[in-house]
Amino acid sequence: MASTLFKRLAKATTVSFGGQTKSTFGAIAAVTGGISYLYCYSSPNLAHLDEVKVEGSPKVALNPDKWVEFKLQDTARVSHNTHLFRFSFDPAAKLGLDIASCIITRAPIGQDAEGKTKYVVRPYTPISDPDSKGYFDLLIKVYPEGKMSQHFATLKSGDVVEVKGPIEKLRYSPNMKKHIGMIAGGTGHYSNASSN
Ligand SMILES: Cc1cc2nc3c(=O)[nH]c(=O)nc-3n(C[C@H](O)[C@H](O)[C@H](O)COP(=O)(O)OP(=O)(O)OC[C@H]3O[C@@H](n4cnc5c(N)ncnc54)[C@H](O)[C@@H]3O)c2cc1C
Repeated sequence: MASTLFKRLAKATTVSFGGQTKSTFGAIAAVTGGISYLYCYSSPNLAHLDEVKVEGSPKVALNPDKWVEFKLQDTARVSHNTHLFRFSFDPAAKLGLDIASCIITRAPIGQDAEGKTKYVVRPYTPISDPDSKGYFDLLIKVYPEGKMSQHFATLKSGDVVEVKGPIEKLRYSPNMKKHIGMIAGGTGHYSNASSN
């Protein structure tokens, strides 16, 4: 059940996802540089998926103000250091991520001097179609000593990741510009791919 975007961007690399063979774009796997490192501390404002609110239509899973837990449904190895992660949520809801936006994820990495949970926070750009219902896909390069990507690498089906968003970078509306030129490098490949 690959998303439209997943199919559209499909290239040579064949991966096994959910027991079925699927294609994905391994070329986008090269992700480096220009990355802001964000850390924050434990927060009570954690939302759970069964609390997804319907505020008008369509129903969305993301909440820009609260950390929402998303369950890992499946993973697929795309290259020696890049993995595809599919997270699931209410099948009647969309993720709620617009074109040219990203999400932030967080994972606990111990405690600070006051005993509060310390988190590593990193942004990611889902590669699934924004209109997909019930799931989103992340393509993540795993760094040998990468705090968050190593955390992703240890996840198993059924584990949860806390996500907040969308983090809007540009509010795009159809035909807002006559011509659009895109130049991408490093992490920019993800945003570029999802905007195509
Ligand atoms: C808008 C945006 C969207 C993004 N989307 C994606 C995406 O879709 N997919 C994706 O894969 N990435 C994406 N990124 C990059 C992502 O946010 C992270 O920066 C990336 O996953 C690395 O984070 P990390 O915590 O694993 O690595 P970090 O812990 O931040 O480490 C970064 C680098 O430093 C090295 N390093 C860390 N600690 C040490 C040490 N003690 N000694 C030597 N070297 C060390 C690591 O090996 C790695 O090479 C995006 C970034 C942005 C800004």
